[in-house]
Amino acid sequence: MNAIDVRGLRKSYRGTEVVRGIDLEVARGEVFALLGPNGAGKTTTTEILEGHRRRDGGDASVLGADPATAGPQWRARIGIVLQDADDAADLTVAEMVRHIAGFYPDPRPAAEVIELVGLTAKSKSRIRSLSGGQRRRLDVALGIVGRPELLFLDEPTTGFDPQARRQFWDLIRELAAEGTTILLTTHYLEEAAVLADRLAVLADGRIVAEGTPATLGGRAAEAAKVSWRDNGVLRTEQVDDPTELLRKLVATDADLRSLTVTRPTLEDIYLELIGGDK
Ligand SMILES: Nc1ncnc2c1ncn2[C@@H]1O[C@H](COP(=O)(O)OP(=O)(O)OP(=O)(O)O)[C@@H](O)[C@H]1O
Repeated sequence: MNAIDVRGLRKSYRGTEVVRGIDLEVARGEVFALLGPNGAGKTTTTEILEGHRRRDGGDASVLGADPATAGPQWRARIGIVLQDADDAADLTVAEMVRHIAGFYPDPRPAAEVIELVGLTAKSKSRIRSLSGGQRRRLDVALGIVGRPELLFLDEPTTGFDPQARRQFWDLIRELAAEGTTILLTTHYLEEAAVLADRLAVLADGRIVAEGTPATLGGRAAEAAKVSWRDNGVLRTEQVDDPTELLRKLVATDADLRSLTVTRPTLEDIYLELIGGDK
């Protein structure tokens, strides 16, 4: 059974349909990324799957239950990191993590979670004194303290510095290695490319492309661009498979110190896919 199974999902706000028939399957243990421009419907879709929002149409099964009617036992099996979590600003980091841990049957020890998100030095600090990035780390800690089978991460690394982002990626890989299923929304294409087994691009309430980071939107089939210098002159060729050209170049006395072979990045493909909406 898949962790998430969605068919024909629909949602309108005041007569305007913002989720317009989405099908989605996320296998157990998979890291799945939802990409798409602002307003595409990512958060709405995620909130429906978390049981925080009612859908207007379609079927949804999350960990085998309908999120619209599932109860507290189901809720204890999922973890949620919201875009804007509510504050309990007077508590310390450790108090807050312990407080949330109390809602779960088999939580991780608070100190372990705080260490995992790199907040040990801030453990006794009040939440209101945290920086934006530290606050997000705390949100992640609260999302994982209950050892969720399925973790929802809505733009989890917004405001992270580059080092914190990389530490967070390591944490996600650890959770994935432990078997946690993860549904991630992000605006960082590199993040999706690094973390996701599969991803889908949403635009205007519909899925416009789905695949792996390597194949999305026909990426693997795009021509490779080979560049090198020939007697000081920059030469470039587009080829499907660069192997033969490279053999030929090696056999000549071309200067290959500046050789590059590139394909469109995930970001190039993404921008092409959502081009109509920009
Ligand atoms: N509570 C609401 N009431 C009315 N309209 C809403 C509500 N929440 C979202 N919308 C609208 O629904 C559309 C989809 O919003 P949603 O937050 O799902 O997009 P998103 O893809 O998550 O965007 P972002 O990348 O900016 O977070 C937007 O046009 C938004 O204005």
